[in-house]
Amino acid sequence: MDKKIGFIGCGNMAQAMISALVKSKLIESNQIIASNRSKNILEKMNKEYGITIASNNIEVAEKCDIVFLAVKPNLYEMVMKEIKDSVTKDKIFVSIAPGKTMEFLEAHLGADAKILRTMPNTPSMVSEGMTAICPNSNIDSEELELLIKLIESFGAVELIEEKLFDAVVAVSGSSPAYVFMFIEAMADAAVIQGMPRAQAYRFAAQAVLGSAKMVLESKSHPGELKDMVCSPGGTTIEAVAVLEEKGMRSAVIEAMRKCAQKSKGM
Ligand SMILES: NC(=O)C1=CN([C@@H]2O[C@H](COP(=O)(O)OP(=O)(O)OC[C@H]3O[C@@H](n4cnc5c(N)ncnc54)[C@H](O)[C@@H]3O)[C@@H](O)[C@H]2O)C=CC1
Ligand SMILES: O=C(O)[C@@H]1CCC=N1
Repeated sequence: MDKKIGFIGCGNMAQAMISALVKSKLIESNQIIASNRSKNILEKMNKEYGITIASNNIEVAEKCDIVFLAVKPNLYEMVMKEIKDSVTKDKIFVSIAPGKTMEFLEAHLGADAKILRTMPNTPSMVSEGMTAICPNSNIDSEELELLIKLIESFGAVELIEEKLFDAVVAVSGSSPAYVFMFIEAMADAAVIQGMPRAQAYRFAAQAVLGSAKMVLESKSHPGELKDMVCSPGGTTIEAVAVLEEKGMRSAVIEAMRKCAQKSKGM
């Protein structure tokens, strides 16, 4: 792929995507150009991955064919105003922010701008991300195919309707944080029982990884897979009963409702 890929903002999410892109060898690292308010991150990324450092956002927008807007949502308006004059008929802008609708993006980049709304997540760093995508009507099928190929370097990609974006933020964009909390809690419990912490993280994380692969590959209902672990009168059902009594499921549902609600208002 001979395109130049730009990142305006080079924080947690951009770094995860750049790491996956470079590892995928889909493009040369010097085809990646990034700008960032604090320059030390750029120097680190240049040293670690060989990406090109831009002196400002406009340079990224001018030089790149595909531009990821990777700043916080509250900065989108300012940044889009800054780069508006760099919009051309072939340049593609990729939003990764919650709450910034296609209508909002087109209002600032222009109705003719080629825009892809996405919701990635940080497991992209190890190429096991999940990215939801929604193109506007200015992106043709060939461009969409190229974008999917590029974003597949982060992990799985799924086309969704824009109306589901707030739900996707809750179930995918933000959900790695809930899983990290679960892994941390399981490891703490193992430490209480005397297991060295590093070992506890390995056991807890592998249990989550393996369980997730079972859901994805077996196509079985998660409840069925849970029942397969719960031997009658055994150990697992004791833990499951406490999790039900403490309201684990309703806590997750309420947390994600709040998350989606916040996304709507971003
Ligand atoms: N962190 C995550 O797991 C995910 C984040 N996102 C979205 O990605 C975007 C970036 O999020 P993070 O990477 O987590 O934030 P971050 O705060 O880690 O990175 C943002 C970067 O933008 C830089 N920045 C600030 N103002 C700037 C400007 N005017 N021009 C250029 N760079 C500027 C900051 O120095 C910072 O390095 C946000 O819209 C967020 O909602 C989406 C999915 C997942
Ligand atoms: O917490 C946030 O707002 C960002 C968007 C999804 C994950 N992190």
